Amino acid sequence: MKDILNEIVEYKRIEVDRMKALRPQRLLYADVERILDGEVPSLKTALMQSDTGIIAEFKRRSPSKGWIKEEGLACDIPLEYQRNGASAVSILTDGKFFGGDDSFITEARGSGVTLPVLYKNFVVDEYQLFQARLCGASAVLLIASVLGRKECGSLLSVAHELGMEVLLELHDEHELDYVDLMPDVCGVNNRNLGTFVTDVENSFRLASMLPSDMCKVSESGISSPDTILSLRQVGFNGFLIGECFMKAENPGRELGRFVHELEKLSYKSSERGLNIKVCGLTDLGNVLDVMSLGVDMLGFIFYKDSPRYVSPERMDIICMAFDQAISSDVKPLKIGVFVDSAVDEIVTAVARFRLDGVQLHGHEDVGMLDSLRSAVSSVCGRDITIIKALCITSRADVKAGMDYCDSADMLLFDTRGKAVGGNGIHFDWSVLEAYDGKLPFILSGGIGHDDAKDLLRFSHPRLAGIDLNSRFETSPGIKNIGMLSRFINEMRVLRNKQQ
Ligand SMILES: O=C(O)c1ccccc1NCC(=O)[C@H](O)[C@H](O)COP(=O)(O)O
Repeated sequence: MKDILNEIVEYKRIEVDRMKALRPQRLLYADVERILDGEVPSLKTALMQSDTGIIAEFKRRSPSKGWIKEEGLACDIPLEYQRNGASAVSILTDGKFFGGDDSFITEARGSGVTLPVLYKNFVVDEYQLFQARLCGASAVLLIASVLGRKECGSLLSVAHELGMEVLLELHDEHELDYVDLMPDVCGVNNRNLGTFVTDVENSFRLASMLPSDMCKVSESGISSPDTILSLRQVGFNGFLIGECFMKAENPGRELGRFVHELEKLSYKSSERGLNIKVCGLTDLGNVLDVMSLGVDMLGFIFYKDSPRYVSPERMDIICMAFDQAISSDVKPLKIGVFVDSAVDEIVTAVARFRLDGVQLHGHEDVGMLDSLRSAVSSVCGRDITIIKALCITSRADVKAGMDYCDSADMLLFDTRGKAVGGNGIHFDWSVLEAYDGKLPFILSGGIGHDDAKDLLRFSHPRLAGIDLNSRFETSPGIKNIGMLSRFINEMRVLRNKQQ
């Protein structure tokens, strides 16, 4: 079989010569010079700072798969990627083999894409770097196996002079000396470009051979959030995913679903440490202050009999400020708390307040949870995190949590008290030994500022987080920021000592 990469590169050189004949390099450069003052967003910064690290790719066809989405529009899909949680976008611009064009980047920018855009092509000549800069790319791909080391170094310098970053793609250990050229980002391609066979093991194999402080991207063949969690553990910051999204009917929506799964898994694996949920918020300023503490979940109570009830009008105001205030490194999930509410009512709230999850604090059964999940999916076109709260006095109450294993994403164990929730008293945490279900749980019920040491002594394989409410309040629904901040810091200090 003829090596497809060689065929592409041979053709690419001819194509570039043809383009140079049509538009000489000096004329192209004159156009580039006019825009050089404008900056493009950094791919490296986006990957190092973002939550997902996903570089979602716009790829209409490939030599191995043929057309994947011939009708896919560059003014539509990249923007949908941006809206659904991508950290950056990669756009295939090669025409003959991948059905792309430079104009796709221009169109994506025109549609409102402000994320970093990677110019994905087979760059063999600096002429292509000028083209990349002209159409609005932030970074270009350089593939070690098709460039001599010196040639690669000089293309890298030109890219930098043009204000673009370089993602240097490696495939095996023989190319490791290219890393000394100091690319901004180093990619490990899991796809053998000669045969097109993908194997993510390639990233795991090369991870430890790359400098630990290098921004690293695993490219191709990633199709599950589990793989991302494992790749993160060996030091990868970015994950380039194309086919898995492009083959879906709606690539943006598929990315949204993938990101949601990834967030849920991150909680399950406690990758972020012990997650903190602050529940019963009602006031806009107070919400913003709590967010600044870097907590993981914010709970809003939609149960009218609670002293922490938040009205829809108040919630609209909170949501508006929440969306504007949000920066990628502080992104708590918005959780709505409901007590025996009708499915329709909950779905309306999920859509109106763009809730990431719901906590069901009444007598909701498995059937109700299933109907809720499918109603949210058909109305909002996405999944939500469902937390089933259970009131605990005995081991038997804990065992009841097993019933929800296939319907909920998480459990919350709260104290059974006079009120439905927010009683401010502990239950005996030792009864949780009886819980051997697969769902992660949040420990709740009367947790206060003096509980830090006990909490860190308490361990359970499924403990994913803690819930803070009435014992951190100045009045019902208003949290004491100083008290919360001291407690969260104490937990972090104690935890670091423990590790
Ligand atoms: O807090 C409430 O007023 C409340 C009312 C009705 C249903 C749930 C409610 N709270 C939800 C929670 O998850 C609380 O944080 C949980 O009950 C623990 O509260 P606390 O005992 O005050 O720590």
